[in-house]
Amino acid sequence: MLGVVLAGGKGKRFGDDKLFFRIDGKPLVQHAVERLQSASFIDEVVLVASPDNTRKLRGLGPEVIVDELTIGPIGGVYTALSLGDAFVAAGDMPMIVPEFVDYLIREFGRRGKIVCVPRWSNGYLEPLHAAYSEKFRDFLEKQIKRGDYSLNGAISSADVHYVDIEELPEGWRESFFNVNQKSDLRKLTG
Ligand SMILES: Nc1nc2c(ncn2[C@@H]2O[C@H](COP(=O)(O)OP(=O)(O)OP(=O)(O)O)[C@@H](O)[C@H]2O)c(=O)[nH]1
Ligand SMILES: [Mg+2]
Repeated sequence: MLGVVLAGGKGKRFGDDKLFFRIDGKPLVQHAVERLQSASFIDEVVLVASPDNTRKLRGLGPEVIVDELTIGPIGGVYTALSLGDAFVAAGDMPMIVPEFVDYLIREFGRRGKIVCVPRWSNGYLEPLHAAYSEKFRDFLEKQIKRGDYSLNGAISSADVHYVDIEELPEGWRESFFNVNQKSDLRKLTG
């Protein structure tokens, strides 16, 4: 399956160079790319970037697709699905667990639903760590045209397979960790 790393955010909470902030000698976004590349069921990884980020990201290696919408993650997923089915992750997730990605891709294939998304017991979803069918793109398009940019809303209205996080190995939860502000970096080195 195609792996997609979203790299089109504003990084308002962190500062605009969030995805290029170096951790262990590598830009933050490179960690996400490499973690996805390590998953057995990921064939190729591409970056879906805002027009602003495109030029800088091209130096990293993976193909860069431009997200012309820049309306938030929903636009990134919409752009990604023009390439086919995809596992989508955020570029600010440096601790993605490849084994967990493989698990979700396997469940996506087995269940045959248009989205396979992790869910916490309080109902909170992890849509930037999920597998999507290209068929989900029509849902997104309709919703975006209505001016509704909620990715969670689109998922909730579709025929989805939810993976209950609390039933999985506890060690997989760090996969969702994402860097939103400078203080989050402390959790990485600790
Ligand atoms: N392609 C694309 N990716 C996006 C867009 N908005 C957010 N992202 C990405 O989605 C992921 C999650 O973003 P967040 O951490 O919620 O937000 P952010 O915009 O990076 O940062 P804040 O401005 O602080 O909220 C990151 O990898 C972003 O680069 C968008 O409009 N297009
Ligand atoms: Mg984030």
